[in-house]
Amino acid sequence: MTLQQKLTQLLDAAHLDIAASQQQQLVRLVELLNKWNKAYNLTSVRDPMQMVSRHIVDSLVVLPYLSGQRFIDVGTGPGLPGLPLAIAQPDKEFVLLDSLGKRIRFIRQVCHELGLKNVNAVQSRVEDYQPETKFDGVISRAFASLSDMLTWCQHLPQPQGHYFALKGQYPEAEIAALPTAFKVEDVFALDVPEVDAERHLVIISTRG
Ligand SMILES: C[S@@+](CC[C@H](N)C(=O)[O-])C[C@H]1O[C@@H](n2cnc3c(N)ncnc32)[C@H](O)[C@@H]1O
Repeated sequence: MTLQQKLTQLLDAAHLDIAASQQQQLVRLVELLNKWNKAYNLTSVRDPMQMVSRHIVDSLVVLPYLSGQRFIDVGTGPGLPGLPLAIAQPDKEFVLLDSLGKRIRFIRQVCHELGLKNVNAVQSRVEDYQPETKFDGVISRAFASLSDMLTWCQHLPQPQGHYFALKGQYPEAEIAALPTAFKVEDVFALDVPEVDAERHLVIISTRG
């Protein structure tokens, strides 16, 4: 089975409708991740077929829940989930932020090779990053506890904006420990084909 066939199969199973041209870009992203991973150690997932399920489709399953036009993916690492989301939503803007230069260099190379115009890769600690325009959504995957994410990122969303945190097991203790200034809007259990581990999306807003 080719990477393209695998991707199409898993997107169908996840009920995600992604155009053929964008699927080609997602396959190219996997190829680049696999190539750069050998020198840069970007991910512990070494098998490109597993990258399709554990990185690409795992990133895309949040698509139906995202609201807004302008997003930041904090602690994006090698662009996850930000790059798959930006490929799937070329009309939306994404800032992909990480403190590590080699990860940001990889993202810039991917943007160059795929011609992505809606991504800005920023090397910074999130606490130090001062954007000119605030965001509709602050996204993270495998980044920090919910409390730490909210504390470090509270200068980033616009007043009606949301935080979208991709977590593993239902994060009951993290939700219970949230500062009172924040409100959990929704928690969705996500089904990622061929990924056995539990996946949850926690959507949080700031109390007005
Ligand atoms: C476990 S990795 C997750 C990467 C990616 N989101 C994923 O799902 O594969 C966490 C990332 O957060 C970055 N990071 C940790 N603390 C940070 C901070 N304060 N500001 C910016 N990036 C940070 C690290 O450099 C690392 O790339």
